[in-house]
Amino acid sequence: MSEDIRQYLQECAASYGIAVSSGQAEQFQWYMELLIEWNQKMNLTAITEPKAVVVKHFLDSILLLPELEQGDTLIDVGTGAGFPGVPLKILRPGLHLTLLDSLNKRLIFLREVLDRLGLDAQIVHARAEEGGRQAGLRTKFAFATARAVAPLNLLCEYCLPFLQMGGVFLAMKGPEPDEEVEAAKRAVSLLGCRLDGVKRFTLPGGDARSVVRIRREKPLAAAYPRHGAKISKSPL
Ligand SMILES: C[S@@+](CC[C@H](N)C(=O)[O-])C[C@H]1O[C@@H](n2cnc3c(N)ncnc32)[C@H](O)[C@@H]1O
Repeated sequence: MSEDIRQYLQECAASYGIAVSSGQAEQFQWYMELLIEWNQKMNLTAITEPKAVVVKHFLDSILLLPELEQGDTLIDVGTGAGFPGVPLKILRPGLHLTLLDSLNKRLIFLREVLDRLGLDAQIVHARAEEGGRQAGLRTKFAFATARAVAPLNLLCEYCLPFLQMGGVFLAMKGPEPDEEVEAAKRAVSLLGCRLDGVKRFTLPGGDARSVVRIRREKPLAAAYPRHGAKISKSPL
């Protein structure tokens, strides 16, 4: 077994006003063990030191928690090893969570994590821009999230098609999101949405983070999302 991170996690979360029960701390402990174990056979994360996993993966992910209610629908786009979707599901088990990634081997890892932690989520193996055209996913979600997937102007075309009317995209970004936000303004508008503010956080240890909120206020035009090559060659 790796280092016991349960108490450290509970203390870090408490300092941000987030309560983590002993059962939930146990789930995070299992998640970390699996992450470190599977990371030896596949590339899941460069962060493997237990306390760094707590801060840079778990705590970073759960800073979105105040946005979410039990029963909300959320799609985590480009979820990779499950961030931020799985930590949010641990603390809001009533979330209807969908985890989407284009890389199947990461989804096999996530299936194992969900089974071991006793959590239920839909797993979708697709590129985001393909998922955004599928009837069961297009404009079906109250929330979309993405961390470390693409620059915001491209990310908007990947993620905003999933939002229902009034739905919110929470884009997790670094300390200086302003340039990316500026460059994404046209995409936000063409995709029927509006910028709804930027929240800033500091993680224990001092790293700064931001969350860009974008909300759907108009229906999604049939033309979007375009094919992947077009999105990256000529961003909106
Ligand atoms: C750097 S990882 C970040 C993973 C996770 N969100 C995190 O913060 O740890 C980027 C992930 O996005 C996925 N990805 C990149 N572009 C994608 C796309 N167009 N559709 C679906 N997944 C994509 C990759 O397969 C990878 O798992």
